[in-house]
Amino acid sequence: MPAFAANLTMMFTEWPFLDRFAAAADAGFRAVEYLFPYEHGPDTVAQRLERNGLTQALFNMPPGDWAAGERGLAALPDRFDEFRAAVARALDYAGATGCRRLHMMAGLANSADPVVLGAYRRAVRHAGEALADCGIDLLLEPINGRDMPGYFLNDFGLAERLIAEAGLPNVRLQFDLYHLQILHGDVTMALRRLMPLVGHVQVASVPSRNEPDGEELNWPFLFAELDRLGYGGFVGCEYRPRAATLDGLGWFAPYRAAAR
Ligand SMILES: O=C(O)C(=O)[C@@H](O)CO
Ligand SMILES: [Mg+2]
Repeated sequence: MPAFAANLTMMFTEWPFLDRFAAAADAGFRAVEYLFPYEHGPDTVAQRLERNGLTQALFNMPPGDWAAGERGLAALPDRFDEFRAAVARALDYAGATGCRRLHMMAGLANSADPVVLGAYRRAVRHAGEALADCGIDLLLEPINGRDMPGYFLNDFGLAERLIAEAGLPNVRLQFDLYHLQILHGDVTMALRRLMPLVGHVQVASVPSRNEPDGEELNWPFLFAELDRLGYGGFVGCEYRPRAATLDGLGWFAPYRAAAR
């Protein structure tokens, strides 16, 4: 039975951020993820987790100036010093919250440019080694170009090659089924082939990025497939509810009952 993590950036937005932890726990989730915790101190976030009996599944390293449109620093050749500071900051939060996985956003850059590719490889090595020292996995996530035009890591094959090249056991694939289906299709076969690399899974309906309960993909089959493949990590619910978050949790009911 998959271990679902509520994504508190997209779900439970009816509540202020710090109150989403209790809302997710009350709805039956045992784990959470979100894009960024940095508006709140690490201890404040850790308290919310502990108070609500939640595990922190994942969050992202600081991405540069998000409001100005930046989407990560790793592939930006002139930003390495800032990137290093971002890794250190993320590790502070991971230490406080007990989080074992960090997603490194690549940034908007052309992956065909050798200078950009070199910067990204350097970032993977630096972050991979720094996180390994703390027993934390570094996650690389391909993101489709419709949602994030110009994003460096927009191909699962490229991610696979970069992970193989890094040769570090803690550098792993963040397999977001929503992005995979938009980029390549053939989700089940990709899951079967890439499972040895997968460190985190995320889900949302395609193409609407709503509850995983219909549209292009057969969700009960895919959740069972994760079990058949022996996936023991978290499944992040990175979707925008169609209406109120609680009203859209029908898909979760069979899994919630089993999780208790
Ligand atoms: O967009 C996604 O998909 C993510 O997982 C985010 O962490 C990156 O924006
Ligand atoms: Mg994702």
